[in-house]
Amino acid sequence: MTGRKAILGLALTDGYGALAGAWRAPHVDADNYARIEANIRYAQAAERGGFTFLFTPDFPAVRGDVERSTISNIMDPMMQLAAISQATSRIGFVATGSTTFQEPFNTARQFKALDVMSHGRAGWNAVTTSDPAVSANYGKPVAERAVRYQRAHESIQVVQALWGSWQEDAWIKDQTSGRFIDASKLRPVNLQGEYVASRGPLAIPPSEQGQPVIFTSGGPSPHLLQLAGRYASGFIAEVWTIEEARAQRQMVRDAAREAGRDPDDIKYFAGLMTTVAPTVREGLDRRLALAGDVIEARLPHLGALLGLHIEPSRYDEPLTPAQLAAAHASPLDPRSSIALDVAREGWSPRDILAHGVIDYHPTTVGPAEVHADHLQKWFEAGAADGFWISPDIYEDGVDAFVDQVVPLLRARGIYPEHYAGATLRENLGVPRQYGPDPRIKKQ
Ligand SMILES: Cc1cc2nc3c(=O)[nH]c(=O)nc-3n(C[C@H](O)[C@H](O)[C@H](O)COP(=O)(O)O)c2cc1C
Repeated sequence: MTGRKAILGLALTDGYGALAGAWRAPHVDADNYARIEANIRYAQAAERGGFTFLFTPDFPAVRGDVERSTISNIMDPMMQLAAISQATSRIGFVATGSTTFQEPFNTARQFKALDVMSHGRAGWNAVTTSDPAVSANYGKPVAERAVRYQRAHESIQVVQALWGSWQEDAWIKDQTSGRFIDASKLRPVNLQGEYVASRGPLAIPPSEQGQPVIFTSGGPSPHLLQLAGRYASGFIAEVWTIEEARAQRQMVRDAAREAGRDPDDIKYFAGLMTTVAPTVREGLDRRLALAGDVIEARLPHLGALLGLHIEPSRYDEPLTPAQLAAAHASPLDPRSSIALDVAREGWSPRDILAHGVIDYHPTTVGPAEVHADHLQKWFEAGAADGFWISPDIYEDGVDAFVDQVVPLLRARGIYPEHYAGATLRENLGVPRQYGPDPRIKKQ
């Protein structure tokens, strides 16, 4: 492991944080969803901590319980990241964009413009969009997977061709001779697929990193693995255990190798939700204070996860020795073994859930060591190249992570002291690319 360093990304969502009730925390401005100033503050804090990128998941729809919870993603990734780019200088921007609902020409144009205006810090999380609410907003049903992935392959190929269609030495801008561009070096791409097409060229010059970095995210379906293997330099995952992550990371690396690429050219990111607090108890209380109905609603499900019936009157008592002896983890749900481990530490059902055992990602709660231990263990086990962090409450959660956890990671030698370079590619440790990757055969 000598020399290998973990890469960190920060999920940027609704301006509040990963806890459903973060927006109600007394120290949080409830206006933050619509206040770019808040996200700029969090981005600057993450940059202070050497984070390589901000990741904006995106489900452009009103979904879930917005009556009591929040919209849960950023108003508009490209617009907000463009603003954040002007208030930061090193951190990168991985914005989600749909291969299903966006025309590749728009995607190519917006992402490359962000890349140029941020001096080489943009990335595209290319997703195929399977959410019915999002599809409805574009006036279409969710297409079947094979169709979505065919369009995704075509879209990425068109986007990459457009990115490379302005040749790197095309821009002469010689004020004396009066030649602005060598027009012969702006080449049409003339691509016609089954679902998308574009003539090109794109009227945007190269950025300091050539072109944006492609990411993708999701569960490892064969379709997604093939897409990731061919085009992605980053893979954003949802995984619960080290074993699961190691296996998935291996699949992603194998997919890159099969596509003719170097497996080290694709970085695998596991998720982590964090509550940094002086003690575990204080962290659990912080979470419980804002959990609203979420924990109450999940308590019956916890019994199912542990194979137990838990009386509601005992939600605040540790499990009895008889219950602990009878409890067992389901092989079908990796979260159940995590719940069992926490139960064995002697926590009550309510506190077990406050540990985040039924959340979307593993959760760490407590002092800096708890978080650093988790990250180190996963990293050194080869379960990830890096992590995307979702703090419970951005307002103080990003600073707490940066000021308390990052120094520990550095002291343990698993996190860089400084940014390796000025571009997203340099900080990810992935090679420069301009236009399509010549190693990949067209489909
Ligand atoms: C960690 C993670 C993040 C994701 N982020 C997004 C997102 O921001 N927007 C989106 O539309 N889908 C997102 N997805 C969904 C996937 O891209 C994909 O659509 C979903 O896993 C369904 O897979 P399929 O299309 O292969 O059936 C995400 C999935 C995971 C696991």
